[in-house]
Amino acid sequence: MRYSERDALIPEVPVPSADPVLEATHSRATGGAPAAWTAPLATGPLSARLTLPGSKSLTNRELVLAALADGPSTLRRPLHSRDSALMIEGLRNLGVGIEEIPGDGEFGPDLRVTPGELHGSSIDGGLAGTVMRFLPIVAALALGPTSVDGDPYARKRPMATTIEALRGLGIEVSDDGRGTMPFTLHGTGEVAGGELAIDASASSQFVSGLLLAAPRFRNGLTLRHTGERLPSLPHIRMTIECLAARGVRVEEPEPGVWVVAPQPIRALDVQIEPDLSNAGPFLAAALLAGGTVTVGGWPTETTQVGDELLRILPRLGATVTRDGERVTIDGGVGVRGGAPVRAVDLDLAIGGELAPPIATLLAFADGTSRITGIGHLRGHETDRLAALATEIGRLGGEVVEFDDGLEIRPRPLHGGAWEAYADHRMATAGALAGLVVPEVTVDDIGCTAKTLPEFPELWDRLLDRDPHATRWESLPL
Ligand SMILES: O=C(O)C1=C[C@@H](OP(=O)(O)O)[C@@H](O)[C@H](O)C1
Ligand SMILES: C=C(OP(=O)(O)O)C(=O)O
Repeated sequence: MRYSERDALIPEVPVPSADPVLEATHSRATGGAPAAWTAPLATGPLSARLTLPGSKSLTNRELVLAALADGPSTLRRPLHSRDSALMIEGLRNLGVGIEEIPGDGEFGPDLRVTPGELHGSSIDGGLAGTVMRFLPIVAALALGPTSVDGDPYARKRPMATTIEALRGLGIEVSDDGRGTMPFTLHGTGEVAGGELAIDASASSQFVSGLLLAAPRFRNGLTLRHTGERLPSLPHIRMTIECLAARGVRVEEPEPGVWVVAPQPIRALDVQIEPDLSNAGPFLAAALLAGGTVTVGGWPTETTQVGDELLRILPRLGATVTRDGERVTIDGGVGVRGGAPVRAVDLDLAIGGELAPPIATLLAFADGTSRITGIGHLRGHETDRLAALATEIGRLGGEVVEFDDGLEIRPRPLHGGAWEAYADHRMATAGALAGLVVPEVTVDDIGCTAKTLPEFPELWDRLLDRDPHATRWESLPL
């Protein structure tokens, strides 16, 4: 692993390669008993500089597009995590060549992807929405049956729209009619495409999965979303931009309709941006513990919804400054220094994946807050509305669930066991609470390997205090 001069003071963390990550995290995700992790308490204001590994959403889109492209592609500074490892494994099973090549990233090698003739196989979706919703559409282009399954909880995540979309495209699917994994699709080696109507109100990933493969359908695709709401619009924009970078234009004649003509997907040498959604708990930490957190490599233009943190966190009381690709969040003196987080009403429909750290922050606010537009989080890695209400409640907080959101009523919090439900964002939310509440233990910090295997090391790095920062007494909350 290399560090640039800028980061020379930051200690090294071990870099896992893709396959060991898959192996190391599989037992945890499938029932192995992980040891509880005691969240480190901040003993004073933070003064941290960090860089973060590649974006899950960009890495897994670029892997799929590279697999369907007209020649070999290179992914530079990709994410190496369980979700990307599952995507790689699934694509390899279908006949795609993927090899690690040396790169200049801090967090692991680059990837060279060589398209191959696609054949039916098996897909392990793990708990990864992108794998579960993107790869079956790729497998529809393959010849032969492909079985699709995942972790125990992933069998509860909504898949009916993918299954019905496959049928709508003329692909036979064997399933048990519950609209979830497992199922088997029977690829015939080509997809005719044409017109298709789907209800993507449970996840934007249904739209993205279809658009990514649509240029390879014989007649392209005219896709219409028929549901009342469509979450995570920036993720659909990301899909459209990734396609555009490979020469594929997606027409949008009206909201909720996308038209893709049949055409080649160009091979590309692409650099993956750092994962800005994974920056969430690190940036939020500045508001709780006080002090500053600087994240390097923040893109000046991006489709990642994590960029919204730079507009959301100031509403909660943070100051944001930018210096080129460095973003600094100043949280002032933090909650124990007497400056609580400001209560807000937030519609997070565009970026539900940001909700866990924000809801946790708001448990320390100066009044009641509401987060709305996030009903679809019940179909995420776990029912995140229930999980946040339960776990914040377990520490003495009060969170009321309603259909599409949460009302967070701050109360004095105490230590306790925080359950992650195998959900990386629940695990990091527990770490965040434990930054200022003594003795919070997270049952399964290892599940952060889903998108950020380095989380525990990076969290320690966050707490590596600047020796010149003023030490202050910790006050009871
Ligand atoms: O396409 C993607 O990469 C994602 C889309 C979103 O899914 P939903 O629309 O299901 O929320 C997001 O929450 C998820 O983390 C990643
Ligand atoms: C919802 C998420 O993931 P997935 O890609 O598995 O849907 C997430 O990372 O917050």
